[in-house]
Amino acid sequence: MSVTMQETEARVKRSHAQEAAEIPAILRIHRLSISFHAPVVRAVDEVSLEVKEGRIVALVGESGSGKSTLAQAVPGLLDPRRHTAEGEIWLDGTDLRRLSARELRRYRGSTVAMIFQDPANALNPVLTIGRQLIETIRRHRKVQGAEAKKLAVDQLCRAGLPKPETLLRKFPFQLSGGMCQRVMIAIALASGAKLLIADEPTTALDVTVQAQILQELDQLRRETGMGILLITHDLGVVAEIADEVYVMKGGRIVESGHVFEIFAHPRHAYTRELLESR
Ligand SMILES: Nc1ncnc2c1ncn2[C@@H]1O[C@H](COP(=O)(O)OP(=O)(O)OP(=O)(O)O)[C@@H](O)[C@H]1O
Ligand code: NI
Repeated sequence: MSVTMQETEARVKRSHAQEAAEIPAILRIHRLSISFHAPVVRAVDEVSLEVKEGRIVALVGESGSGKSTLAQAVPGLLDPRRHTAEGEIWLDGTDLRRLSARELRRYRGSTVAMIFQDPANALNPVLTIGRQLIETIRRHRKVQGAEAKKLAVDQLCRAGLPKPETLLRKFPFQLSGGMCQRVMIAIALASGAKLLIADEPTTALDVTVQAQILQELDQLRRETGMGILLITHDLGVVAEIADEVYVMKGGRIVESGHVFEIFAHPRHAYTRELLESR
């Protein structure tokens, strides 16, 4: 019996579709638009996107296509005086666009966590790693003292950091970039976030550390069921760990789908260009 390529592909597509329908979405963005006032630019233009439990969704596109703006809009990090937004951002069943600034702060760092390109700047330079991590644990887990410290040590281990006891007493400047990024991941874990938004989390790190951090993220989403929205310029990274890909250009999503389908059959000319240029 011979099975044609088309039949195989059709079957793969069906099983993806079936699987996708069964996994609940943590993040569902519906027709989100964001315009900055000065200079006037529609940085995000009617974008719809979904991140499911335990999935890594990659957002790719050229510089200035609106990736970071979209990423920052989710946890409400954009300055409200400088932009206008329309559309819906559903996180774990709540439309974040309808929350007050105060309610949004509560979501930030509990349901959604974010890591950035420059992890050293994301940490508070004058507080020890222990203070920053234990503070997060106290706030989200309602535990104190020795118990909070034990959880802090656990999260540092899970984020792949050696000698966590010693690390707790250190300040951010005493750590390498890769270690700072792991501390940020430990803080995200400690907060119990269901969604992690990672905006070029490894761009500033050297190649071996990049690979380790990505492996760490890959393992964590399996263990915790955390959904990850990963912004990257690196299509090699996308091929390696992403499940779905959204391609952004000029504020719009020009193409999206399962990573295998996008790589095997890019439909949009821009996606083909991206794949060829790597
Ligand atoms: N605070 C701001 N005020 C005005 N315009 C902004 C602001 N932030 C971003 N922009 C504009 O919005 C558009 C999208 O920028 P954004 O940083 O989201 O792109 P990006 O895809 O993340 O790019 P990169 O890959 O270089 O990080 C650009 O035209 C940018 O100049
Ligand atoms: Ni960006």
